[in-house]
Amino acid sequence: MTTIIDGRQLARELNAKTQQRVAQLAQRGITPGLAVIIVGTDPASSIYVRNKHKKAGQLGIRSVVRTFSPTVSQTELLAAVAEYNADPTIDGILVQSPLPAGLDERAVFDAIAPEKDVDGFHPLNTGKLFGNLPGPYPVSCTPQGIMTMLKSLHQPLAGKRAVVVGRSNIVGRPMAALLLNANLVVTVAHRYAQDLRALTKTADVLVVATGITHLIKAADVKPGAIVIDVGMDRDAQGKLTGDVDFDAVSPVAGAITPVPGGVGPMTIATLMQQTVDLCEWREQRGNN
Ligand SMILES: Nc1nc(=O)c2c([nH]1)NC[C@@H]1CN(c3ccc(C(=O)N[C@@H](CCC(=O)O)C(=O)O)cc3)C=[N+]21
Repeated sequence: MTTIIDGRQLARELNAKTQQRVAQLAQRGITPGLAVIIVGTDPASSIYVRNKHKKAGQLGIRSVVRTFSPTVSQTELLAAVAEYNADPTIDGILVQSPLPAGLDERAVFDAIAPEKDVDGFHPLNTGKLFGNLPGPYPVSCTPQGIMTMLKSLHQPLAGKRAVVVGRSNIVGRPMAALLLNANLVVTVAHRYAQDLRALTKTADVLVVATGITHLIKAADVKPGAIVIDVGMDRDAQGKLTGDVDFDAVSPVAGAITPVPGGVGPMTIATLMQQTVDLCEWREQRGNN
C-alpha cells in the first residue's frame, strides 16, 4: 500500500503539457530556446547535458550546447553568458554545475540575466523565492519538480512537518523555501545536525539531498511519511542508487520516490517547463 511515486510517468505527463505549449507558440512563429554551457567532460555531467538536449529536441525546444575545455578562463565563460543574454533566440541559460575548481561558479550564475535564469540560481530569483514574493520567476528545477511530485499525491500539505536534509543552494535551501511557502513547518538539517535521525523521524515529508548513499534507513522514517530521494549515488557495484535505502524504507513510507526513475526525470521535465515559462513571460512583457 506504499505509493511508489513514478517520476518517469509524471515527467511524461508534464512533458506532454510542455510540448502542447511549444506547439501553441509555434503557431505564432515562436520557438523557445535553451542554451546549455558545460565545462569539461565529466561523464555524468555529459550524460545529463545530452539527456536535456535530447528531451528539448523531442518537445520542439531549440537547444544549443556549448562545451568548453576545463582550461577555459572565467572571462571566456562570462563572454559566452553575455552573448546568450543578448541573443533574442535564447530564453533560458543553464550553466552546468559544478564548474571545475579555479572557476568562480557564483560569478557566472550571477552574470546570467535574471529573466533568462532557467535554473533560478540568480540571487534576484532566489531572493524572490525566499521572500515568497509574487511571481512569476524561475525556481531551481529539482525542488520545483519535487513540488509537482508532491502535488500529484493530492494530499493536504499545509501544517505538515517537513524535514529537508541538505542545505545546498541548488536543492536544500530552495526546497525549504518552497515547502515553507506551501505552509509546511520546515526543518533544514545538515552535516552539523545533532541527532539527525531523531529529526528525520518527525517528518511527514522527508526530502534527502546529501549525496550519502543509503543514509536513511527504515528506523529513521515516520510510518506513512512521504519520502523524496534526491540522491544520485553509486553503490559498491557501481549501480545508480539514492540517499535512501529504498528496499528497507519503502514498507514504512506512505509514498516514496525511487532512484533512478524518481526526482531525476522530473528535474529535466521541469527544466523544459521553465524554458517555455521564460519564453511565454518574455512574450507577455513584449521583450524580444
Ligand atoms: N545548472 C545545473 N542545473 C541542473 O539541474 C543540474 C546541474 N547543473 N548539475 C547536475 C545536476 C544533476 N541533474 C540531474 C538531472 C537529471 C537526472 C536524471 O534524469 N537521472 C535519471 C537517471 C540517469 C542515469 O541513469 O544516470 C533518473 O534519476 O532516473 C539526474 C541528475 C541536474 N543537475
